[in-house]
Amino acid sequence: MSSLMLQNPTVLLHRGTNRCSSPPSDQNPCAGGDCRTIRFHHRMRNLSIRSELAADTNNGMPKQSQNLSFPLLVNGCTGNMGKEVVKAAMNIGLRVVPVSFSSREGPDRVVQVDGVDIKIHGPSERDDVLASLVQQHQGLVVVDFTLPTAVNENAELYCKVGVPFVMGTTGGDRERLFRTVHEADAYAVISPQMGKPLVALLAGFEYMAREFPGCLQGFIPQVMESHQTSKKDASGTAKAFIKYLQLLGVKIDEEQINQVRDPMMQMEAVGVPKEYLSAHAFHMYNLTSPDQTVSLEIQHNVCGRSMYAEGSIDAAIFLAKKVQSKADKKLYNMIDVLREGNMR
Ligand SMILES: NC(=O)C1=CN([C@@H]2O[C@H](COP(=O)(O)OP(=O)(O)OC[C@H]3O[C@@H](n4cnc5c(N)ncnc54)[C@H](O)[C@@H]3O)[C@@H](O)[C@H]2O)C=CC1
Ligand SMILES: O=C(O)C1=N[C@H](C(=O)O)C[C@H](O)C1
Repeated sequence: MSSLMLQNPTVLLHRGTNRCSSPPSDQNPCAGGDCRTIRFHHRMRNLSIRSELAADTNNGMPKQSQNLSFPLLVNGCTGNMGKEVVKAAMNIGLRVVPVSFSSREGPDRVVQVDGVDIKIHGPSERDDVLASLVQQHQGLVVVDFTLPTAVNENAELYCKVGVPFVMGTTGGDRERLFRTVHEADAYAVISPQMGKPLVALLAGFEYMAREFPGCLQGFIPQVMESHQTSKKDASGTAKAFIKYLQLLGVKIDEEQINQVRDPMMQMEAVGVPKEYLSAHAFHMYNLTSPDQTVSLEIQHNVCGRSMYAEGSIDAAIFLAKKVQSKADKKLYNMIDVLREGNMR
């Protein structure tokens, strides 16, 4: 068990200071100088979240009994999304448990996010540490942004210790993932895409597929996605779109996704701005009618990661509310989160 936990088991982090000492980022555009605008922005967001949560009727439960200031643990704080989610959580005053996990062993590992130390535990400590945190922090929710190789084991761990979780990580064995959650009857939000505009676009395709199955019968598909070279798997978002395209009658499978990972090609052929080579997600779906007289093109291009981090926090808030209200339905996707008006 971690020394941090033994010495200070209830330490939780708030980012409520008046001074911004952090460098500029997607989340924090103030350049360490005049922070009034960003502080105002953070405060307004904080207030709007709190009032939104307070306004919830929660199936007739008294509003005061909804302690929605739940603790959040972000898994994968060694990675890019993990850090981004911690920043987004602290920006709105959510309590972040300063612990995260890793696939590698190593004593006394710490990562810093916005000046906050987060203790990293390896696989041998993971189960005990998480079980103990679940006991210490009532209402704990985990957000997972790790790697495709970790998806299934992590979900199994969250189910074993009984902690609700948001799974933003793509890949792994998705059937096994859903089976794990279903069999454990666990609370979870699982989605390869956390960004509000894209969740809405996916919802549009879900609608099309439900209402007009087969309407793109025979259309010839081309799917291209470009991500930073460190991305290990094919786009989970593209895979989700492909499921809808299949229902619309398009003959396509995931193997046909053209993954662009070469930075030169990303800049020259895809049009990715140089400064976003290390953090972008560009997608293009091209569908041509069998006689080649009609073509449809859907494109979504995202630079940076803040959109996903914001959406993950929305998902965590949504899930905390579901747990508190003891909702019968337990497994959700981001369309559920959007549908209930839970995305800011
Ligand atoms: N759902 C969504 O909207 C989005 C999903 N993603 C997905 O999230 C995942 C992470 O993305 P990035 O942060 O960009 O990758 P990254 O490579 O920057 O970070 C992943 C981190 O997870 C760590 N890790 C590996 N195994 C672990 C384990 N068992 N426990 C804890 N940590 C472990 C790695 O050491 C690494 O530091 C990817 O699958 C990516 O596709 C990324 C952005 C948005
Ligand atoms: O790894 C990423 O960066 C992203 N992963 C998700 C995916 O695979 O669809 C979402 C977005 O494309 C960014």
